[in-house]
Amino acid sequence: MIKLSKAPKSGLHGEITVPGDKSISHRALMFGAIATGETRIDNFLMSDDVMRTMTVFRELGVAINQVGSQIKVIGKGLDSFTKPKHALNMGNSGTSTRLLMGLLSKQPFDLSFFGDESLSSRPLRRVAEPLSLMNAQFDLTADNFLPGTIRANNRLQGMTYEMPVASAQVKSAILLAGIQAEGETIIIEKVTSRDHTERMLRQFGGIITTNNGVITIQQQPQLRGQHVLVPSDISSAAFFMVAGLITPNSEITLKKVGVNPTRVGVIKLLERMGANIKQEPIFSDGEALADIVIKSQSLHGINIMADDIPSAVDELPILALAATQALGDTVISGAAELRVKETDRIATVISELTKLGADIEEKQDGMIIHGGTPLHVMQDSVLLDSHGDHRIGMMNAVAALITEGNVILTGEDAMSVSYPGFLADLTAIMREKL
Ligand SMILES: O=C(O)C1=C[C@@H](OP(=O)(O)O)[C@@H](O)[C@H](O)C1
Ligand SMILES: C=C(OP(=O)(O)O)C(=O)O
Repeated sequence: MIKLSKAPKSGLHGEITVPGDKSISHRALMFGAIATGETRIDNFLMSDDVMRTMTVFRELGVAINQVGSQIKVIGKGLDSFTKPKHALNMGNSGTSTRLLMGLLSKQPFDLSFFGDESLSSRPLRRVAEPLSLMNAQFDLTADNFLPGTIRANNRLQGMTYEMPVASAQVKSAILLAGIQAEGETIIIEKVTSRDHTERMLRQFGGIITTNNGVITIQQQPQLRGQHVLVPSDISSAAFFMVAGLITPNSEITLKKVGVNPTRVGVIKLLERMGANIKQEPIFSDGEALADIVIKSQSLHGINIMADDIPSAVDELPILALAATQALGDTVISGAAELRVKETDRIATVISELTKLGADIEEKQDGMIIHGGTPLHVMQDSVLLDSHGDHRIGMMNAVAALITEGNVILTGEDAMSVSYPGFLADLTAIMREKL
């Protein structure tokens, strides 16, 4: 439990370099492990979720070392993994689970895997079904949940698959199986989800074409180890963007943030709400990077629709908090995916923010946030619970900055899933300006 006080009247000030991108750190380990030779990864995210992926590869016999601030992976190719001694523990990480179900679907041994309570209630049919069409075999619970086994298999077959749900995890699982499959694998996406897998496959020497939502790959030549610079995670930076916007008298600079076009939904939505967000591009020969400067500003409500969701899916809790401070209503629709994240994020956002007097109506596929509500504590103090969900924990902490009264956070350890050190960074920008 931790007590957080309201931000000082002089606002939030400072420069923050948030940790490395979670999606890219997972993928850098995966490509490093299946390539041959050395992969060096800079600005790697050392968070609980990414450590799950790292531990899986160590259990599979891949050498992964930390040298200074750099991670070195010595890959020997997809055919050189050794049978792990233990069942694979995926912890809380949906990305590890779903991507590895594709990547490890053609190994000569069974692989058992399990997760924590939250992960064991998140749907896997969305990956098990398409991968089974490619001849992958899984034993999962009757409802397609963890725990389960990826069955030994020596043949995958390419296929054409139209994505029924916008999900980079599903797309990536199919791509990571497709690079090992006979024939062509074609994926058709209606709305583009984050494309880090496609970009990294290309960087490691793979061949992939993308054209108007149609992605085509074949069995790949041997991939080669690379140097990967992981950008700072825009999903983590989003908490400071909103903190800076809604806390009066603030100015925050966020350094070297990843601004891949499939991830910048949070910036676009905040701009639609009236925010003026300065982006200063930084040269990079990998993923796009920019410094982002945020000053406090007034916002207005907007309609957020299904097409807006994939590029901002993890940022919707913190955007909901921004919407409580905007003038007018914000309507979020087509966001039913929020119900199958680490928690049901429609339910947990509403349960926590309404404790502070926010006025939010629940919809099956989103919420209606009636804005312009000053947040306050109704009795002596209020307990905000992360429900074990890192993004809800960080949203709670940012809400405390603009709340009159005593706010106590519980379940704050969940933040280390994506952002160890979040509270220290937040506290650093709260120091009174001299
Ligand atoms: O591919 C990825 O790295 C991710 C994809 C998204 O999930 P979905 O694919 O379920 O939308 C996102 O919510 C998750 O945090 C990371
Ligand atoms: C949904 C998330 O991650 P994952 O699916 O990897 O658990 C997230 O980081 O918000």
